Amino acid sequence: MSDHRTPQQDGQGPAHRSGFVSFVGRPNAGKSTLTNALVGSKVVITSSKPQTTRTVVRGIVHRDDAQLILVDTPGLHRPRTLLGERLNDLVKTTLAEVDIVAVCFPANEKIGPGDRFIVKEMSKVRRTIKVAIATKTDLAEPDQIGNHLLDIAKLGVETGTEWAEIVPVSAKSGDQVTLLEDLLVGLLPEGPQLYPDGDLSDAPEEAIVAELIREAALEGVRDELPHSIAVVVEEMALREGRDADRPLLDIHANLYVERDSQKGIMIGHKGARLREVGTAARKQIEALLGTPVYLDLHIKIAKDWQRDPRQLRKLGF
Ligand SMILES: Nc1nc2c(ncn2[C@@H]2O[C@H](COP(=O)(O)OP(=O)(O)OP(=O)(O)O)[C@@H](O)[C@H]2O)c(=O)[nH]1
Repeated sequence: MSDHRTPQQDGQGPAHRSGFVSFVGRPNAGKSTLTNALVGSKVVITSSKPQTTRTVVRGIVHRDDAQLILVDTPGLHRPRTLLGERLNDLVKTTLAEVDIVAVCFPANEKIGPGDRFIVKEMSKVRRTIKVAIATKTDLAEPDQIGNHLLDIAKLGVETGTEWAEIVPVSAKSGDQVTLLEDLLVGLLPEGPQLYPDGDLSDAPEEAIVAELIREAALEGVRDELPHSIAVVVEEMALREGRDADRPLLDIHANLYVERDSQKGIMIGHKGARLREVGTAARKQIEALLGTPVYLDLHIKIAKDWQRDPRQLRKLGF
């Protein structure tokens, strides 16, 4: 681009804004669902199990006047395993690099020690603008929401955090999502478009596909399995020799669990569960990529992978 002047400098209206926003909050606070609601396409894994977001995936909101790049960080939490420590490092690095950190506080739950911990950690990152979001307002009564907003304001005072905005939203019903978008855009610095039109996420397609498979695998597993599942897409390519109007995408993926017993649960009786997971994942991938998919999914055991640095590297952490 040879002309770097913004529209405002041309005297034609408000300047273009662009920048990065990171949603933080305790596990299950609704960060991924909100990212999806803002971006309008399914690029971020969501699940009713806590702590399922392991990779930083960005969603991008394109507007004529702004580009809002959403960085979805893993749940900030006190480290327990090696994996936890890496997540926290990732979170802190991310927070210092973004323009806005938005903390999500579910309106249907009281503010607790977990939220306090997060806000305290966040207050150490001085430069970044802080926004508070009361999420899941569809699950709370108006009175409860009012008190929740007061508690958020109080937490700000206690921790020396200045909230640029405190916004109640429901990503499920869509209530106030557009308002939130406008407020976030208003807080961004002036800047040019950073990504091409139409980009939804800069996560490689393999990473998104791996997350969709992991999401399908987590569905219906009621115990502690979520922390023990990792998915690696080994190969993804269009099948050769097909007509251009009848493409088929071959995907070979491995789903790693930590123990034999977990492998059994994943496979299910006569392989029934694995087939269900494969079908569900395939439908999601087809919907996202718009191409018929052949998904070849294998379960493997990577013993205690969460505690082993070499395995963690291999699995992409
Ligand atoms: N009713 C309702 N449920 C919501 C809303 N937002 C999220 N949820 C649900 O809350 C659960 C957690 O949502 P996520 O978006 O995965 O939460 P997260 O903060 O990204 O979770 P982690 O990845 O564990 O940190 C899911 O079951 C969502 O469907 C909302 O606005 N209303």
